[in-house]
Amino acid sequence: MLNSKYKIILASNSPRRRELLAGIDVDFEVRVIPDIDESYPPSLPVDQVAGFISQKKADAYLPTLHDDELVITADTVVIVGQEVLGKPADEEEARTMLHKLSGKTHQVTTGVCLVTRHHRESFSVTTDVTFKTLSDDEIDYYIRTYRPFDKAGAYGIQEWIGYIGVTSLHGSYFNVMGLPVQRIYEALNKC
Ligand SMILES: Cc1cn([C@H]2C[C@H](O)[C@@H](COP(=O)(O)OP(=O)(O)OP(=O)(O)O)O2)c(=O)[nH]c1=O
Repeated sequence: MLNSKYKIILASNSPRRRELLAGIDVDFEVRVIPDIDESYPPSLPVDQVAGFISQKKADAYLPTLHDDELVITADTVVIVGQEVLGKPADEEEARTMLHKLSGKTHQVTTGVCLVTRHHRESFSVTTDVTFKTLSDDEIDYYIRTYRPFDKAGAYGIQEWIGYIGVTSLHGSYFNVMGLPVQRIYEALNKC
């Protein structure tokens, strides 16, 4: 359906991002993303963090890019108040993160970077997600069963905790899962 003059490359190790991009019926190839330093300046506004990291991921690819290639990178963070939550290091941190999200509305921002040798487009998309008050038992059960250490904010909306815990959502659901595919479709159509 989508015909780009570029060979599209998704630079991501995430199987979820692969599935999400496949959902817009575009031909693409997946390349592994090298380990990059995901740190960011402490003074950076919280809503710019995901965009900043997605650009770092894209920068890692630039030197190897051919003229006919377009690379897509992304980064997802959870923002609660003024705090940015990435992936939890262990059970303890996952528990702390889920307690912070319990009974509140938070933001999930995914930064996306589309890069060719001659052009760069980047944008961030934010979704508001509200959780009911989660009990200690629910939090412990979720962490024990689903091991959410590869997920920003220690949860996957597409997993049990999203089913039983999310009371409302404003914006793109797919953005929470890791890729704002509607916006990416629009951007690729213009390339
Ligand atoms: C909040 C939330 C995050 N996530 C995932 C999306 C991202 O894959 C992950 C955040 O980590 P990221 O660092 O954005 O990405 P990644 O390391 O998984 O993949 P990449 O190789 O592209 O850098 O959390 C969900 O799957 N569901 C959710 O509800």
